[in-house]
Amino acid sequence: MSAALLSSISLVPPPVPNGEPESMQMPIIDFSKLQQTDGSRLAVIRDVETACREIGCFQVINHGISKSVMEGALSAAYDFFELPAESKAEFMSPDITKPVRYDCSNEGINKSRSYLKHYAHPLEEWIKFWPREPPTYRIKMGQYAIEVRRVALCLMHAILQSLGLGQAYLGTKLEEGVQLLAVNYYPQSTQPGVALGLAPHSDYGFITILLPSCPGLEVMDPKTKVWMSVLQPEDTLHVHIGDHLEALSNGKYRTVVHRAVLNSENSRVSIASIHGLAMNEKVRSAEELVDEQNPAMYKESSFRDFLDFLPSKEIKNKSYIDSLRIGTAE
Ligand SMILES: O=C(O)CCC(=O)C(=O)O
Ligand SMILES: [Fe+2]
Repeated sequence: MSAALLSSISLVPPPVPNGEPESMQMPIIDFSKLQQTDGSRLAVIRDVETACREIGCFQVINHGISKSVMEGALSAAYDFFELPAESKAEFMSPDITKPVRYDCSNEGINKSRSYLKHYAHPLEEWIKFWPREPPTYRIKMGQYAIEVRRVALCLMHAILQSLGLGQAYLGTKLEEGVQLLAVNYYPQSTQPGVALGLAPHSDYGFITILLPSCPGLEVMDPKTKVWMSVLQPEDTLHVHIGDHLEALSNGKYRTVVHRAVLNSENSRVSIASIHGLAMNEKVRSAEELVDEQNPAMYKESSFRDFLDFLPSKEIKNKSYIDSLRIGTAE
């Protein structure tokens, strides 16, 4: 991360001695080894378990998504946000259940973020609602959506195995699950002091796979509570754990608190692909991870429950995962 960007970062708790937020190298998971049936897969499953338990994030190499597909999706995202305001306005709506939603209001956690959110699976059901402009948006984003979902499914099966539940634990429920793309745009930071793009939050689903155009993601170290800027080598995908995986794992794996800061050298786009169970499918702590010493710590909930929770979030002044914790006041 450049010195110019660092000097413009606000709200970064305890600076490390040289005054810069620490950069964090994520655990690396070699996706190609998850396709093998020998001991290499088991070794990677152990790495997944350690990464999920200790930090809640990892990065994936050898995932098989080509550079051109990743670059195509990022350029389609840039081109959408470059459109005149009137073209984007047709997707603005206060209704959070809309299949496609654009927001540039910078309200709530969206400090300087504009976003386009849309569902992506099953693609044939949703793509007809996606923007027609820029003309290549549907094809480029659609290609990426299919490929990143393939990676996500394989990772979610690996994560279930790493929890000792077995990779087939949820049967066909993962395949039937929701895929939501959050396509984000952050302006270049021009004014010192205005540096937060997206305020701290966690994502609702099982996992999020993030593809950014340049640095800006920060995750909170769960042990020290210090913000760490995420280093993401070229061609890797960043993965983090969401609220519903914390609930399913009965707290063995914890949802990742993260935020985005503005980049001083470039405007930035990122594509967050969020994967969870189907809209009305309840997630609960796995019985296999619950016993007398480890009672169930989370109420059951679905994606629909999350959408219902969102409008009241500011009033309740608590996060979704906090609202699921058993024993915490409503
Ligand atoms: O842009 C980023 O780095 C983070 C995006 C994010 O957290 C989200 O879309 O939920
Ligand atoms: Fe997020």
